[in-house]
Amino acid sequence: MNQQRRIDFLRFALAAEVLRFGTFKTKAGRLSPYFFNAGLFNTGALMSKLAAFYADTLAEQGPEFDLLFGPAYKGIPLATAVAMALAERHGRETPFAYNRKEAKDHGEGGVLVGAPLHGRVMVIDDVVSAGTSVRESVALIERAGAQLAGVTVALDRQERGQGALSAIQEIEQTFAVPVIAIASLSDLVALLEQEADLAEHMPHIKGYRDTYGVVA
Ligand SMILES: O=P(O)(O)OC[C@H]1O[C@H](OP(=O)(O)OP(=O)(O)O)[C@H](O)[C@@H]1O
Ligand SMILES: O=C(O)c1cc(=O)[nH]c(=O)[nH]1
Repeated sequence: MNQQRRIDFLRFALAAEVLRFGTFKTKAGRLSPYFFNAGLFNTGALMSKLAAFYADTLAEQGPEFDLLFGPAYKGIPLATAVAMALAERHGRETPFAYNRKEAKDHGEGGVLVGAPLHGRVMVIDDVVSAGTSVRESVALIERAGAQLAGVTVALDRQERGQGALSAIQEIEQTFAVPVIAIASLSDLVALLEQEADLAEHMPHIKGYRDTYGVVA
């Protein structure tokens, strides 16, 4: 694991204001002192840099895979950009595919777009919250006769899911695949410890982690 890349990624997300401190409600209804809004990686330069973080993390830590899959909607530009970064930075020509949220009933029709879904599939998304999006992706992948190889996200919030495990740990157990994250809440805590300017956020982050966090 590349600790410097993890910290660099969090600094990049903070500078782009994708990662913010404040009070935010998560999909699970928790009041979080921080939030990661990947939709704010919204320029070519930001997306290119983001994709480089994903591609380098995948090249270093990822299992073998044949194809990237980006769940609609935010996963679509992510999978596209990561496939480009894998080709440009790592010489890996990687097919990619994505889904439509609503099936198209004319032209080529259906919900799947891009390369044919077969072989070992790496899902590329921004965050896993309750794991719903990953489960929907797995259903599509298996229906097409392909297999899930793993999931790659930008930030692992390391929060409990339904039980004592995090949603990410639940996915790893249920599907027996790795979930890779560019950075995690533990890395954010490490960054707050280094940066005097950010230290004021630490008590809120630690309080939240004590309430909702899993043991990393
Ligand atoms: O683990 P989950 O509980 O599914 O939450 C995470 C998912 O939620 C968001 O997508 P969303 O379905 O909101 O759609 P979007 O990509 O269109 O924003 C996000 O991009 C993930 O795909
Ligand atoms: O849990 C969520 O809903 C959530 C958290 C977060 O940091 N970013 C996001 O897009 N969703």
